[in-house]
Amino acid sequence: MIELNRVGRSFTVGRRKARKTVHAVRDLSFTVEAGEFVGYLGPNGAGKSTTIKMLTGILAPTSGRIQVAGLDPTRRRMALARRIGVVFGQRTTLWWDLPLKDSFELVRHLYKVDQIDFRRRLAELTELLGLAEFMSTPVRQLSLGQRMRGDITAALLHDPAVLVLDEPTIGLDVVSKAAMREFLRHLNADRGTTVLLTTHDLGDIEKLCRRVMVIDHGHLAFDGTLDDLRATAPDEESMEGVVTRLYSG
Ligand SMILES: Nc1ncnc2c1ncn2[C@@H]1O[C@H](COP(=O)(O)OP(=O)(O)OP(=O)(O)O)[C@@H](O)[C@H]1O
Repeated sequence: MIELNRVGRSFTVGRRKARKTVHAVRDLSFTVEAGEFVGYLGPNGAGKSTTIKMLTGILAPTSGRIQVAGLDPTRRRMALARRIGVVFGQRTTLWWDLPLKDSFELVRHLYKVDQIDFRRRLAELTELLGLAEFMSTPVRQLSLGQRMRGDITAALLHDPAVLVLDEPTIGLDVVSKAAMREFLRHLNADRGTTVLLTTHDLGDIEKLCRRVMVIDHGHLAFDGTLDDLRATAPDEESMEGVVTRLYSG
């Protein structure tokens, strides 16, 4: 479903003599099969967001090849948009001044979702995510947790085969976080949606991901099961300890 083959992405920063090249992602290769739920971890600045931007066609790679749902994201960005859902926890894709339901209606138009499918899916997501009481509230008046549920709904209205999540539980309280995790677990297990999850919350990883990839300085530093990850530092009691060891090389 997702395939990266020796992908690199660099940026030129600074001016004149201070000019230098930042290699955000270097020679990165991995495959995510349909139906997998994969955690994508890495310290700040490791290259996670750059990878996600390349997967969704926002950024073009400077080298290598990417395929998502059989499409090259940069060349087929519009076609890919119909097969992929993306949620950036730190930003909203909803319309700030519009009631939630109007934002969803706009998403329906943009993605050309059939009216009957749209109604069915929206009813299901509204029920699963407990959105009914906020439907008429402008997005700017929603709490972070409510807004996040709205963003997830918007990303799923066109029933994408792949969902890419960048820190979807950031800032959520323990109850909202548990509800969000349960929803994502259901989405993957029952609907078979492929999920790639980026987070700094290791609870998300432990509760949801069978497989974990760790990126560090743009390189893939680890790719294996959660048990394989624990086995990299068997004397560490917590996942924080295991991951800290991995991040510090
Ligand atoms: N548009 C850009 N221009 C210049 N440098 C960039 C740009 N985007 C990212 N970088 C650099 O690329 C590297 C990787 O950044 P990226 O945002 O992918 O990291 P990240 O793993 O998502 O980090 P975080 O966990 O802090 O969000 C960093 O050194 C960053 O400064």
